[in-house]
Amino acid sequence: MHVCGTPQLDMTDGGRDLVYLVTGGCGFLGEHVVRLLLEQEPRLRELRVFDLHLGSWLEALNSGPVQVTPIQGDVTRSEDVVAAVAGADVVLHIAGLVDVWGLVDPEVIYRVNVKGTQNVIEACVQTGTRFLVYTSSMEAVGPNSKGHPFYRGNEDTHYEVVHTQPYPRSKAQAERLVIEANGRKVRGGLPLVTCSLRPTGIYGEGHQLMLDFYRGAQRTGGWLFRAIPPSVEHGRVYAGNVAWMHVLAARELGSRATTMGGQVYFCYDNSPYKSYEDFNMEILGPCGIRILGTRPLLPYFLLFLLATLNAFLQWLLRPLVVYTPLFNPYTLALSTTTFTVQTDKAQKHFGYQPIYDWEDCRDRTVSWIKSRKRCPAPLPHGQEPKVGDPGL
Ligand SMILES: NC(=O)C1=CN([C@@H]2O[C@H](COP(=O)(O)OP(=O)(O)OC[C@H]3O[C@@H](n4cnc5c(N)ncnc54)[C@H](O)[C@@H]3O)[C@@H](O)[C@H]2O)C=CC1
Ligand SMILES: C[C@@H](CO)CCC[C@@H](C)[C@H]1CC[C@H]2[C@@H]3[C@H](O)CC4=CC(=O)CC[C@]4(C)[C@H]3CC[C@]12C
Repeated sequence: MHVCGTPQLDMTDGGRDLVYLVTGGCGFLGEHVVRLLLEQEPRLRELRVFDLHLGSWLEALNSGPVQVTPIQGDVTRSEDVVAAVAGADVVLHIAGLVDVWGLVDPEVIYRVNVKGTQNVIEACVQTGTRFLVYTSSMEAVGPNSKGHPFYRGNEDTHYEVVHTQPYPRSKAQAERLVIEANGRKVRGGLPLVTCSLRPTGIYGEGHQLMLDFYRGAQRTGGWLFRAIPPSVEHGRVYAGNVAWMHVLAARELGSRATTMGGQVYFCYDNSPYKSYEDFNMEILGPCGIRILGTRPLLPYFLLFLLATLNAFLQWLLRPLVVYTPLFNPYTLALSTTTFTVQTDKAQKHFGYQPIYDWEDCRDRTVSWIKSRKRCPAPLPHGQEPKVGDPGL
């Protein structure tokens, strides 16, 4: 049940029908944004869904009043991006490579996440599109490579950002490009207005990793084995609320340009503060999974040795096979370093309130997990099924 009704629309532009472009619209978060825009943005005339891999589920979306235009393209190719952006009023740039498992070459992560974002910015300037919402990440901030906790911090919390890994570094670089582009003159002489949204760990329908945890536990008799201290808080946010923050930010960016332009906003909702594993159990418990141990079953140094061994094996096997275990030194550090946010900046700046309450977020995710039919062995971590099977 939505917590609030359909919010008041800003009609300052005389209700002109709008063209939106969503890059990465066929991904986990992207699909939530696409579906929510069709449900919650009545000024839409055309919704362009740009992605390297188009999902077949898009075809069913053209039955309503909005023209849904699938565009197969690559954000690293500027010509693809310019063609997709031209004529759009708003761009939601969600496309990105999410890899902390060493699946993708660091150069490719940089090309997609940083150069791809630069291409989107330049396309806005070149074609005259004035409003850009970027999907950044908590990772743009931390946890830093020194393992400093970020305990219920906000956008103004001083925190030493130190990145050694390709993915978080790329998100920080891309976010900086977006923020610095705010105010640039676009074709026609008006200023570009940008903002950056920073989700913490997103969960919800279509979250492949949560499904992998579920299937992995099924293979061990319905048990997960605790590895993370329960005291380590890890920020989580429901995909539907992250999508709503994107929809609202895109809607308000025009009438609140002075307030929102060049700003960053953490994505948040009422999902409980828990360790990564205990939060997952809020979802997997109702699916029949149990966790063994009230404390980690192995001492941290053994986990670190295992993670280091995995990293060594990945390096050794790389010429022959792509070995991407869940546990590596970085994911171990990530999951055992507190990183949670407590903020209301998005609420103060553009009236954001979560539209799904915690029970709804949990129940929707549980229903989705239960609805997934068994599937052969999971994909290497970081690889998503691209069959066009809708995640939702
Ligand atoms: N999953 C999470 O917990 C979080 C994700 N994010 C950010 O949210 C965004 C979406 O992430 P997810 O939905 O989880 O990932 P995803 O992998 O499910 O979706 C990313 C989409 O971008 C597309 N894409 C990748 N490279 C492309 C390229 N070169 N050209 C065009 N499209 C391309 C993919 O095909 C995919 O559909 C990313 O920018 C990610 O950094 C931020 C915080 C947390
Ligand atoms: C101890 C393991 C078995 O229970 C659990 C291992 C969990 C890890 C795979 C995850 C812990 C933290 C996650 C990351 C975090 O939510 C921040 C992220 C932000 C993003 O922008 C993309 C995803 C991610 C890097 C996320 C990935 C999975 C974890 C490392």
